[in-house]
Amino acid sequence: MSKTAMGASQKDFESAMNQVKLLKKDPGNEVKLKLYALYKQTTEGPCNTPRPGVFDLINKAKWDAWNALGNLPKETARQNYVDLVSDLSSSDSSSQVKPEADRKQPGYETLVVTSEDSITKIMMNRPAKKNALTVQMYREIMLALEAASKDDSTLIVLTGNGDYYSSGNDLMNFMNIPPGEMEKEAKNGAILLRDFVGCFIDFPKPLVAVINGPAVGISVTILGLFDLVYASDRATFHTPFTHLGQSPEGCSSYTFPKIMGQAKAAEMLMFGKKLTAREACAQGLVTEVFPDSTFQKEVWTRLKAYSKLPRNALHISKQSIRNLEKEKLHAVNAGENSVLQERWLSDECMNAVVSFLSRKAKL
Ligand SMILES: CCCCC/C=C/CC(=O)SCCNC(=O)CCNC(=O)[C@H](O)C(C)(C)COP(=O)(O)OP(=O)(O)OC[C@H]1O[C@@H](n2cnc3c(N)ncnc32)[C@H](O)[C@@H]1OP(=O)(O)O
Repeated sequence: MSKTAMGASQKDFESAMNQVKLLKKDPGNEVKLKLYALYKQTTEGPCNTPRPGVFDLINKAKWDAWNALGNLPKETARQNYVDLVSDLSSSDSSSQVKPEADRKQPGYETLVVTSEDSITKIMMNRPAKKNALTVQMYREIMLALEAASKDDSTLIVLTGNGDYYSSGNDLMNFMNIPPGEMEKEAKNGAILLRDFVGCFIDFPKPLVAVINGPAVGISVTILGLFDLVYASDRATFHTPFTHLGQSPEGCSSYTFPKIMGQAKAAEMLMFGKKLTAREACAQGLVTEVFPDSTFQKEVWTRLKAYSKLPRNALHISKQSIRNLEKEKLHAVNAGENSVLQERWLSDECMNAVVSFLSRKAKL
């Protein structure tokens, strides 16, 4: 339906042509072709020139767009041109760069979620607790991923605020459970973990981990489900499950041996060997390591360039790679969680948690 009730005048058309030149955001080739076609239809009427040759790709695309308008009346083409420019101008002004505080998406208490340059950044935000993952945080990350899967972003980044990426599961999640409720809570924990890891398995867009500092436990194990892992040279990677009386999760019992080979995976997952960023990179868990002093600058420059790649092609490639393994990964996730559910009820696990919380020992 026309937005200019009286029909667009020649003056409206001319002012729309000027407005196009002022757009700050490139509207993309598809829209530019549409504008071209409507302009030609308005000023010259239906396309009646010969189709350019096969190798004249640009002029052929323009001709096709114009020709597709058939016998659309000049007045309607003019109206459509004015309406299209008006839509572009309003989305252009709403996409002007805003300060981070204004871009922050509301509704999250444990995260800061922002979108800019076609990148949605999910930042874990409990720096005083080394970004340990509470039940609320698991749920908010799932909500943020769900929203990001539907927004117009090309890439999604998970990172941490402060000196840590994340210290893994918040060990307080295991505390204050009345004795009779232990089994029920372990079952609920396993369901939450299954859903949390399931979100990463099913996520349809490229996922990038920006590892700003040390990473522990589940924040490490799910890295096998990311597409890119960039780490500061200050980061370390530690999965101390055995020390905690627990067992691997995040599909790491499958992804780690596949990524780094059986021997290296066993050293990490069974014996709790802590890797430096460079070691993790040599073993294939990390894509690239950057000096901490230039980490943010270098990583974000790289990601901004990647975010300009053709969005649909990128998403289709991600999905093609993941679809080959989705079923297997969900089965691994279910298996790991049922083992963990039992582990959480064990004395070994309880003693390790109490020991940490009473500060008798730190890992
Ligand atoms: C729904 C259930 C799903 C379960 C999924 C299972 C996942 C498995 C895992 O993730 S296992 C990994 C669990 N994580 C840990 O074992 C790490 C424990 N933390 C530490 O060892 C240390 O805190 C440290 C090495 C991360 C950092 O040591 P540092 O001395 O530098 O700092 P502090 O210890 O003083 O930490 C600052 C405050 O943060 C609290 N904290 C840090 N990590 C955790 C954590 N994982 N859980 C709970 N609390 C944590 C710490 O207690 C300090 O708090 P305080 O200032 O109030 O004392």
